[in-house]
Amino acid sequence: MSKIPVIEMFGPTIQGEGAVIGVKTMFVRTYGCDYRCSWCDSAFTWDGSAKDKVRMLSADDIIVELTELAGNNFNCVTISGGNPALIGEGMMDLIVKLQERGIKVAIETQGSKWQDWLSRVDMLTISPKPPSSGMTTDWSVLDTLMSRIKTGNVSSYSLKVVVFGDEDYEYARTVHERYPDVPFYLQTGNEDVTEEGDISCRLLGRLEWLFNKVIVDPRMNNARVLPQLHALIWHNKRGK
Ligand SMILES: C[S@@+](CC[C@H](N)C(=O)[O-])C[C@H]1O[C@@H](n2cnc3c(N)ncnc32)[C@H](O)[C@@H]1O
Ligand SMILES: Nc1nc2[nH]cc(C(=O)O)c2c(=O)[nH]1
Ligand code: SF4
Ligand SMILES: [Mg+2]
Repeated sequence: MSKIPVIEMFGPTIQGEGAVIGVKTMFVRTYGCDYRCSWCDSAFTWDGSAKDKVRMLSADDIIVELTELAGNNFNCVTISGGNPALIGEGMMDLIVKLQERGIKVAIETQGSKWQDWLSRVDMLTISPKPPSSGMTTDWSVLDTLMSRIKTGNVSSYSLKVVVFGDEDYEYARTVHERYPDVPFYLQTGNEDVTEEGDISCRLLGRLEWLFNKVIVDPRMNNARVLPQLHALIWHNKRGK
């Protein structure tokens, strides 16, 4: 079976973002991304700074390590990155083996690439990137991916857009209106992912700003607004 490039595994922790916020989960973070978001809080997955920490692991290796970390103290694994959707068949193997053990699988991806195994996951988060990231959305790729998700009967999926400013907010509206039937989450941006110490005041200020945008906006009547909950508690600490 083909192997998966893993940069870190951690947990149990609490899912801090999106539709499954608050759920106890392990994290598996894959290496490599096809994007280069200006504000990426996990840039070590692609900027080369942690290249020497990458390990090529099989599904069985990963399950053994998760069990060493947490015993049976979890029933959810979140696979993030980087972009886990860059990885092919090794990922199908991991998902199936986790599910055979009664473990739910959540995925975080930006929606730039389809993989057949995406339709097998229990909780799929698609997070297209707003203008402040410096990335450009290929709408035809995203349209195809969203329709594959729909026809693939994915058990639970949602869209999540990080918002740093007014231009990002406009972009978020565009995404929500393009896929109106898909549960939609707005997430506050963390403008400084290197700041040490307590950043909760700064993040809560951004959350209040985003609340106020949504409160007066009838086009966001079906959206949900969330912070990165883990960043409020653990700030910029890695592996939380
Ligand atoms: C590090 S990414 C990895 C998964 C995938 N590449 C993606 O972007 O969806 C995980 C989530 O963190 C979000 N994120 C990254 N940097 C952030 C920041 N500075 N502030 C808020 N959210 C951020 C991304 O938008 C994404 O929803
Ligand atoms: N607690 C916690 N929740 C998260 N939700 C998405 C994360 C990610 O980096 O993909 C993340 C993370 O890194 N930590
Ligand atoms: S797509 Fe995700 S991992 Fe890749 S650079 Fe953007 S936020 Fe970071
Ligand atoms: Mg994170």
